[in-house]
Amino acid sequence: MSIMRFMTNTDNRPVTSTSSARISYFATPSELQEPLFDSSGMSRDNIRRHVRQERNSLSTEEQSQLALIASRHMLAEIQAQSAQHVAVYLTHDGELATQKLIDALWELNINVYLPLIHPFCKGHLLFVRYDRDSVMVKNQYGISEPKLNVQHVITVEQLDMIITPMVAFDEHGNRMGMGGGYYDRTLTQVVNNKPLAVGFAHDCQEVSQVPTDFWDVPLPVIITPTRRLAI
Ligand SMILES: Nc1nc2c(c(=O)[nH]1)N(C=O)[C@@H](CNc1ccc(C(=O)N[C@@H](CCC(=O)O)C(=O)O)cc1)CN2
Ligand SMILES: Nc1ncnc2c1ncn2[C@@H]1O[C@H](COP(=O)(O)OP(=O)(O)OP(=O)(O)O)[C@@H](O)[C@H]1O
Repeated sequence: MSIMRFMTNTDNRPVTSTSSARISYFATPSELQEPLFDSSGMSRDNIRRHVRQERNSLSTEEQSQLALIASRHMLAEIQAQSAQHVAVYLTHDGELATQKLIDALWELNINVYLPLIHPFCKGHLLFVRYDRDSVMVKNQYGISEPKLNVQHVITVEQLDMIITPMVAFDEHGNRMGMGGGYYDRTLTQVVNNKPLAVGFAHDCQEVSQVPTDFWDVPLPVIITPTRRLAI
């Protein structure tokens, strides 16, 4: 997999930007698609429902092309960080697909981990090593996860990067997930960006503002098929 150079161009952003986010465009702004979805006044549930519908309406072909482009950017990020232990997720419900990225990481001998819903500690995740021959089981949401083997568990502080799934995000790095608070609880364990939490999502998942609560931890970096946001 080749690594694309980041193209930086902050001119002509098609939406009003009020944040201090540094945005690198992988695509030129004219190639950026839709205007930003105005989520002001909407409840978390309504935003979640709207964005889940949007990302699920992408065709299989679009999904796979966008995932390939975004995976190249994410791989460049991982290599720039010299990350050796990277938590990824397995695609669910129209999320930006990760299998091509996982294949590239395996090829490069970078250790891959997946979230596993903690069997006793409600609302918490464990991260477990994922190899080509891992035995997989489905969790309560129908998402495959490696069968729990304590020898394959890594602590959050031992990870270098957590590629974080999300439903919606905004330009301030605020994220909203599927509603379980699993990643919120994980991200409270991050100290000085170790591990670095990097959001990975389709452009159509950006909204004007994600309503936040005290437990929400903003993401320092978000990668989409067209952009890299550094907050
Ligand atoms: N790919 C992926 N894996 C992940 C997450 C994720 O967001 N994406 N998670 C991030 O936290 C955790 C799982 N959290 C999830 C929370 C809710 C649903 C879900 O589909 N909920 C249904 C309702 C199901 C029910 O009520 O039992 C729904 O909203 O339709 C899925 C995953 C761990 N693994
Ligand atoms: N750090 C935390 N400590 C305690 N409870 C939390 C924490 N984070 C989230 N929660 C609880 O989890 C519930 C779900 O949170 P929220 O809707 O923000 O999840 P989410 O961001 O959509 O999901 P996820 O983080 O799994 O992707 C909240 O109602 C809250 O009570």
